[in-house]
Amino acid sequence: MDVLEKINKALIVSCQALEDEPLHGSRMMSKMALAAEQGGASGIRANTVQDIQAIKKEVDLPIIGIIKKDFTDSDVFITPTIDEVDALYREGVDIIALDATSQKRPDGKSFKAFFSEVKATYPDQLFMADISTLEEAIHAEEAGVDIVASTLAGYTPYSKDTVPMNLVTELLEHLSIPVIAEGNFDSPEKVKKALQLGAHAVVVGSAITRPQCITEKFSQAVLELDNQSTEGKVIE
Ligand SMILES: CC(=O)N[C@H](C=O)[C@@H](O)[C@H](O)[C@H](O)COP(=O)(O)O
Repeated sequence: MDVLEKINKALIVSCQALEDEPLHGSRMMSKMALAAEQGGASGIRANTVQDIQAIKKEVDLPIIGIIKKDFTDSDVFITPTIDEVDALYREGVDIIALDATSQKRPDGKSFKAFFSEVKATYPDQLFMADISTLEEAIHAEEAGVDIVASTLAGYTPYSKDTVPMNLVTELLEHLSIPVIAEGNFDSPEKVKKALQLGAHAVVVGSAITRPQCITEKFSQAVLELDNQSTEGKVIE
């Protein structure tokens, strides 16, 4: 079975914790991946070669690999240059995801020019374009990517108000390559809906693997209750 078949109509769990997050560390991410596998995930999305190596020791699932890197002169941060693509290729990940937004890239190239170099260097590798708008998705498909994902909807200055589910609906209408729903698909209902719409797979991250975000939802509910009772009180 090829990789696209393995993740067809499936849940992929993103196991990522940056340096400033409480669960940062490859061992922790590998255990998150193991928990995801035990819970029924069909794939893992992971950041950095170290995390990917640790995850591969724990699970036997297709991996979407990324390397996040910040540049002072560019907001493109997911697998931004060919150096990160090369590191992921050498690691042998099933799919390499990269930023395909129209924001200024660190190398100053357009996504089309960047990707044409990438594709020529690694012709057999599967590539997934993380985009924030329909236009970027269409350009990515034209550039020759294999998969498009709604990962960056809401994260570029010009997509702030985009609802990821609505973007996925649009992508499915206009593209002929597989569309992966990713970015704020934070409930089982949203996952089901995206798959029913026709998404090839859904990537869920924070709602499963970032306990600080999960806790925040619960503590927010407690705060709302506190506010309601304060509002109801008669202050003498
Ligand atoms: C914007 C950005 O940096 N997204 C990252 C992309 O790799 C991850 O931090 C997200 O967790 C992932 O996309 C899954 O999304 P969510 O965590 O909303 O389920």
